[in-house]
Amino acid sequence: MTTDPCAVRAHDLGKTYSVRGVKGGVRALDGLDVTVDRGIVFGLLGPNGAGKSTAVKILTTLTRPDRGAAEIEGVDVLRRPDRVRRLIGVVAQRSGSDPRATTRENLVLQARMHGMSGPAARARTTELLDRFDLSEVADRLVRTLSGGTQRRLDVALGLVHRPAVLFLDEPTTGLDPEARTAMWAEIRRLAGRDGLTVVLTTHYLEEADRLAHRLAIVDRGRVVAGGTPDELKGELRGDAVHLDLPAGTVPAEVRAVLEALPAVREVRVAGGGVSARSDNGPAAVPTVLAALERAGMPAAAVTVARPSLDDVFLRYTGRRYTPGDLPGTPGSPGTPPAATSPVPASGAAAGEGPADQSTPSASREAAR
Ligand SMILES: Nc1ncnc2c1ncn2[C@@H]1O[C@H](COP(=O)(O)OP(=O)(O)OP(=O)(O)O)[C@@H](O)[C@H]1O
Repeated sequence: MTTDPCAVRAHDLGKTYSVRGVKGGVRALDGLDVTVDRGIVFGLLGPNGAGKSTAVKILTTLTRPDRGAAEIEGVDVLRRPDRVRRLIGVVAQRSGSDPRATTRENLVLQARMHGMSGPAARARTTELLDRFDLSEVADRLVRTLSGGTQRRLDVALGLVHRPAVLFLDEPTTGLDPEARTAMWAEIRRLAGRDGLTVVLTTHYLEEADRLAHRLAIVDRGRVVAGGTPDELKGELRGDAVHLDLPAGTVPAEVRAVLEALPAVREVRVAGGGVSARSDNGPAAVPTVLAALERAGMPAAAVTVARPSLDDVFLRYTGRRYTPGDLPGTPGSPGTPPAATSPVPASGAAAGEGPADQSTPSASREAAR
């Protein structure tokens, strides 16, 4: 695509899954473009079904697009998947470690699967146990470890072969707040001290805001906005004013009242309430509330906030992040039948699994 390779480049990726009973299939990607510079944490942020996992599956050689092109460190993902696999580490949504093996056995086996000799595998294991603060649990079975410690091991497994780019798919889903904060610090260190490029997919607005140097907001298979979190939020002038409405109030009627007020602009119906922007949110609130009282539609609650990524999402998609967009929420729009599976349900070329797939317990002996 260009002569100056960056860490990751995807151009015009398109992919439609064939799904029985769905005419024309399910379009997962619709012209996705992404460029990731080296040595940063890059966030792919979007709700369930936005297409993040499909993009990552293509970039990590797990599946092929219908159209478009992709490169990792200048290497063509479609033509040279074997070379790409040596350049990348993948930490999938589901842990790739063997719960019935010890921490050390998992790491040694992973290193052996990457072709390291016994002594080299053991040396790399010692290095990673130390680097990820896993030495104390080196000889414990993985299934006895806490969720946060297991996740640290997953990251260590993804780094055994010293990749240039690490893909982390929803790395903190299911972790408690303390473990999540620790994982954030770890990810920052990877890109900072270790100079790795980290591509992170996340549903969490706060995670993307706090962790990613740059972001691509993905919706319906394409990038709708990109930049640093501050750039994206900076595009939104002023404060967000959000009104919760009592049952029975028609949001469209509230919107009409607000649209007549010079104190607010960009009025939208979203998330069961009505949102608007204002150059001075606190000053606009009394005017807004009084106008609604006069119209016989008092608000149930009002919130004024500095711009957040939630507002950025709203601006570019016309929707708020709702519970239906959060991980694990049943019935969220477009939730894929097998979206969390690290193994593609369709479209993957045979034998193209990534080099760091789960550790088969049958071959555990090799780790010893
Ligand atoms: N194997 C598959 N077969 C059929 N449809 C699929 C498959 N995988 C994903 N899809 C569909 O493709 C669209 C994009 O899904 P994808 O998993 O890439 O999104 P996502 O943003 O990663 O969401 P999530 O965070 O829930 O994994 C969704 O509509 C989903 O239903």
